[in-house]
Amino acid sequence: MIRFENVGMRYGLGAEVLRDISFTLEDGSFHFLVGPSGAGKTSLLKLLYLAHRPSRGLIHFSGRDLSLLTRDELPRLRRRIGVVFQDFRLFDHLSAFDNVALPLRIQGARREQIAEHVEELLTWVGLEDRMNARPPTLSGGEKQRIAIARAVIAKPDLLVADEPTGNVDPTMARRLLHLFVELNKLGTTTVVASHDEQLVRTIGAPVLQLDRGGLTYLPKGLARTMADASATRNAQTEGPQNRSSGHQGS
Ligand SMILES: Nc1ncnc2c1ncn2[C@@H]1O[C@H](COP(=O)(O)OP(=O)(O)OP(=O)(O)O)[C@@H](O)[C@H]1O
Repeated sequence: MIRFENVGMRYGLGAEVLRDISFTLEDGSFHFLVGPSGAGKTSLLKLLYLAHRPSRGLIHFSGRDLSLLTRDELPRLRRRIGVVFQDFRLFDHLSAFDNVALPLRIQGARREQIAEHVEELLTWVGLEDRMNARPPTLSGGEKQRIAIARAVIAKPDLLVADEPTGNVDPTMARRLLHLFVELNKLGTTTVVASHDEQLVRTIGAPVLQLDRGGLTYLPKGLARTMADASATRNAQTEGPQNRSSGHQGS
């Protein structure tokens, strides 16, 4: 379980870009993270994948206060987190195959096991004929799919994905989301930041909604909550007179 308690975050001496963030991610849960550009989604993900420390508040991972972790414990925890970065961060000197194989090699997996898994996953993301290509020769969407394959291959405890479908067509976006859902079914706690409302509605998962550094937790997912919001808006625009006349008529 991951728990944020009144977390704030700032870059250097700047103003806080995240304020009073509190939420809990149960083990094996799936959440979307939404919000307008600049709302703080990437910043929140940086806290989740332990690349940045909060300026105040507490973050607990599996009951441990992150600020109390030792130098050895932090890298060990990081290795259990799969990250899809918005800018991919692939190794240009390695082939697509070797980029994806990296987490398994770090784990010490056997060569045949690595070959089988990497080929299966690259085929799933439609890159079976690009396994030997190096990232500079690939399109943005191809690089994104390699970044996703690398993030999921070692079945991390936590998967954090920053706009993972921003560079692919809608059919591939659904296929990639399916990959996240399947991984989540195997127990990986998953947080996917996305601007794609259609995608967010597809599986009706709960939503963390950021706006100017503040967080709203939408437990029923975007679809239901937006429907509720629209119903509330309609009720408000109807006004009290209309509503009471409605009652009289019924
Ligand atoms: N390295 C940094 N140094 C200083 N300020 C930063 C840094 N990175 C982000 N910010 C600021 O933090 C705020 C939140 O940015 P962040 O990238 O987290 O938003 P976002 O919701 O991910 O946006 P987008 O959807 O455009 O990627 C913005 O005001 C941004 O200018």
